[in-house]
Amino acid sequence: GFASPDGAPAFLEQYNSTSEVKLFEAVDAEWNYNVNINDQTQAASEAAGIALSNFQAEQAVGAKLFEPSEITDTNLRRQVEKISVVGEGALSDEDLAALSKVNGDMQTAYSTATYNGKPLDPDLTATMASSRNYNELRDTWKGWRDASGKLMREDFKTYVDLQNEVAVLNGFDDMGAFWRAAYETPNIEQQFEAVWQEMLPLYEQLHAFVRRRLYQQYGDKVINLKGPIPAHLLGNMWAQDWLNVYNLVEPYAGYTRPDATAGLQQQGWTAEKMFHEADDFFGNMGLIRAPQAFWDKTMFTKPTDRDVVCHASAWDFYNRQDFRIKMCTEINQQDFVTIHHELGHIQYYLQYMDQPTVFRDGANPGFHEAVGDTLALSVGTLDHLYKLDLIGKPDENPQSDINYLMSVALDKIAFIPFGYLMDKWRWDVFSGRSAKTNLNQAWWDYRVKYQGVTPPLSRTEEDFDPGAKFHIPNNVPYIRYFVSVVVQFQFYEALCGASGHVGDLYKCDFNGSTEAGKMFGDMLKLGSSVTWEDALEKMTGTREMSSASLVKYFQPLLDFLTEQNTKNNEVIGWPDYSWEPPTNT
Ligand SMILES: O=C(CCC(O)(O)[C@H](Cc1ccccc1)NC(=O)c1ccccc1)N[C@@H](Cc1ccccc1)C(=O)O
Ligand SMILES: [Zn+2]
Repeated sequence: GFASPDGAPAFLEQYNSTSEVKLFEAVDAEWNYNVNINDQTQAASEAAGIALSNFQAEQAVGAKLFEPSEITDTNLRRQVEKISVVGEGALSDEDLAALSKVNGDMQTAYSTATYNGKPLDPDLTATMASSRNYNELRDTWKGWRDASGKLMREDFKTYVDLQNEVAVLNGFDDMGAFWRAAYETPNIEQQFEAVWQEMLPLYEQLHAFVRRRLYQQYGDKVINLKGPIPAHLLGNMWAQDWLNVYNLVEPYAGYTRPDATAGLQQQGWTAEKMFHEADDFFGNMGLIRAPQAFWDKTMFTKPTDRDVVCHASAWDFYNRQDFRIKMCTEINQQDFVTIHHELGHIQYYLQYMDQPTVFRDGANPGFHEAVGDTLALSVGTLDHLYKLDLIGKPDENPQSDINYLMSVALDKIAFIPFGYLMDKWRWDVFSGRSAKTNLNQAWWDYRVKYQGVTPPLSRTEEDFDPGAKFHIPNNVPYIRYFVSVVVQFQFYEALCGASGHVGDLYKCDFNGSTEAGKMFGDMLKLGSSVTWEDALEKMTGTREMSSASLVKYFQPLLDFLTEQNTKNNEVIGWPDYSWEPPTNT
């Protein structure tokens, strides 16, 4: 027999008050580990995580006493259904301890790895961004993978088995299915594939244009104009965005260079100033400014006296007053954009903080990733960077506009296949579609197929290259960033409309528009109390992820790329897909 639905409000009331305390304790212990990595803080964080998992498992038992269909209030019913999800606490104590330990060990291994005594942040990242020496880039690329991913291969296999055990105990086929359930959309994988196919032509044109410029820079021994691009030449450790090779691919030399890094450094901007400037952008739209506790407790820069997790993140302490960012900020445009990304998470926290705790989440994980990036599209416009005195007065001509669109494409378009393949690879590992004896080969098959990049050195199953990317050892799903690239242009177009913008979409700066701020805030307040389709419709009028806004934004660049590639008789794509660069250069 089920508990009477009349008991649901009391059950939810006790859940909300106790869960705030339990969540705070777990988040606080995890924060203390992230900002001070050692055996004690790692163990304390694992223990607090286990306690939270056990709390959620107990509460799920209580929630399951209700028959959801008997709860007529759909908001209450949705809360009960979310609390009914047991999660990791479904594991035996022994298996839960093992999963916590293997996660903790992989996280620590990643965040403390060094090559030649240098950490990823900021040293190896800076080398991959600025070096134009083929062999130096290759050695750094290999050195990081030997120091990070390679050492985690066996732990990762243990992680996969335990994660799948959690999934099965929660009624899913495997952990990939459990992760995808966050979207509450039955055919979500087909939707992902559909938007990927829509954006592929744009990616292929950019890939061909960039390959030609790298051919001119590095020569025909290491670049095949019909093949994939060596993965270490794109300015980023994972070739996931190509912003740092802008200078090699600039369409029109001598016109406005859309890069604020020089301005930030010459004007002596500090990390705090970058954060305050970004917070002002949210505030000037009528969105919520970060509270005092944020400024008191945030970690703005990398400490010199201890190990920390440098990969940026934004934290909700679930007490409606303590929200923090942890970031090893460098003074450059990419970090200025990342600050907006992280403050976007904080904005979502602030907007939904009065929701019941189970609704303090993005409408889907991609929405959470899209908030800050949507505003950053406005901040990064030439007019806005000029307003901030970070670049000179931009030229009003098509050449400068193409230069600008190229810089945005090197960030957003280049990213799309990487955002897609990271979880396609993991879904295949969880489902067993790719065998544990074939992890690295399966990874590179997708890297060639979707991204058109190839390793600078031959790889074996002794390597474990996925482990060299933060989200794999840190158990963070990734398709959220693919979703974010798509929906952030839908959000941007909607906010531009609300702000009264007319003319080219890519020139829209909705800075100061309280109409845009209200449109955004009204959607963010909902948290996960409604489905993402409902939230999207509220803001944009459509219930579907659609690449139409992105394609519309980049249309002038697509025309330019198609014209250039046709003129150069470029081969579009990488039909010589099995070509590999020589390893003895
Ligand atoms: O990983 C990040 C930014 C970090 C974060 O803000 O997404 C962070 C990742 C994280 C860290 C620790 C535990 C879990 C997730 N996510 C958050 O801080 C977060 C996640 C969900 C809700 C609220 C905050 N960006 C991705 C993709 C990306 C996004 C945007 C621009 C460039 C690149 C990357 O760097 O590969
Ligand atoms: Zn994020």
